[in-house]
Amino acid sequence: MQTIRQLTQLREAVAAWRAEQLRVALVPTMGALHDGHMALVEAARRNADRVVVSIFVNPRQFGAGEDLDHYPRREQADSRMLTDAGVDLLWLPDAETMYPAGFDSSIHVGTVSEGYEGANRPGHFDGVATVVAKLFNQVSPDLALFGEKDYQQLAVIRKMVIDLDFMIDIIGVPTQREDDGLALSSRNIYLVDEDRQAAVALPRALGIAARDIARGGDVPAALAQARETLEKAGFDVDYVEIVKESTLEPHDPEAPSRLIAAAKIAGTRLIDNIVVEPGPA
Ligand SMILES: Nc1ncnc2c1ncn2[C@@H]1O[C@H](COP(=O)(O)OP(=O)(O)OP(=O)(O)O)[C@@H](O)[C@H]1O
Ligand SMILES: CC(C)(CO)[C@@H](O)C(=O)[O-]
Ligand code: BAL
Repeated sequence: MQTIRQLTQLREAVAAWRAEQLRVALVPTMGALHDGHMALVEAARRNADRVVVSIFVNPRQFGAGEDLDHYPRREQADSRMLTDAGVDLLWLPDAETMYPAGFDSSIHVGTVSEGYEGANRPGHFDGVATVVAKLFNQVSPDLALFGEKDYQQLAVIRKMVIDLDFMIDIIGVPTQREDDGLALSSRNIYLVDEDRQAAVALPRALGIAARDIARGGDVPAALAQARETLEKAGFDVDYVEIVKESTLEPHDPEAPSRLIAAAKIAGTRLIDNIVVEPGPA
């Protein structure tokens, strides 16, 4: 695997692949890699001839008081994992390369970015959209892969790609979970034993609510029950909501739906989501 930190070298490497008409996939990450990221890499390898993974802890998507300074950074371990997984190129820009002095632009994706994560983390999706647009222009991949764990992020990127005419296929990869159901996340390492055990309430509460709703149960009651379960487990709940699949528009009982939630346990903010499978007719 090649590791590249300079934009000029990245352009040369990608241009050489283009000359051979190879199909290039990009997996954008913030590092501290786990099996969730590796599922994106595997999907990338299945769908492309060459795989680029970027690692950049993007300051512009962190709000004041968030965990930018503590966010786990593990360059060597990440590099070994990516080499073992057959990744071709690791793109490791620094903050100066991404945001040189005088950088003064931002991408705002409309309605889909404004509720839920957008409302709880003001400016977050502007930071995500801006850095992802830059990564798209730097690597010019044929496809890019994102996890369903960050469900709203996936919807925001899809909308940006449509609205701004990026010629890039966006592939969403299902959420990878621990054996007890907790979604893999770089932030799980913040959880000490007791909080880690309590955290399983998040996927469980969503699973129970999704089953209730799929069987025709009362939607507000199911959401309230999930919220109560989370609070009893020690979570401070930001939101538990039901939305239309893919677009996150307001819930429509006739359309496929998804439950989305964000909650903090012992100061660690976790997000999760689950599909509401249509019940028997
Ligand atoms: N459990 C998972 N299953 C599938 N994809 C995932 C999972 N966790 C992260 N991803 C995806 O990996 C990509 C990079 O995510 P990121 O580096 O922020 O990791 P993360 O574990 O989500 O970290 P964080 O703790 O910041 O949420 C994103 O597209 C994200 O959706
Ligand atoms: C897409 C992303 C790499 C942009 O910084 C980040 O939001 C993430 O890791 O999900
Ligand atoms: N995986 C989303 C990145 C973030 O929380 O900033």
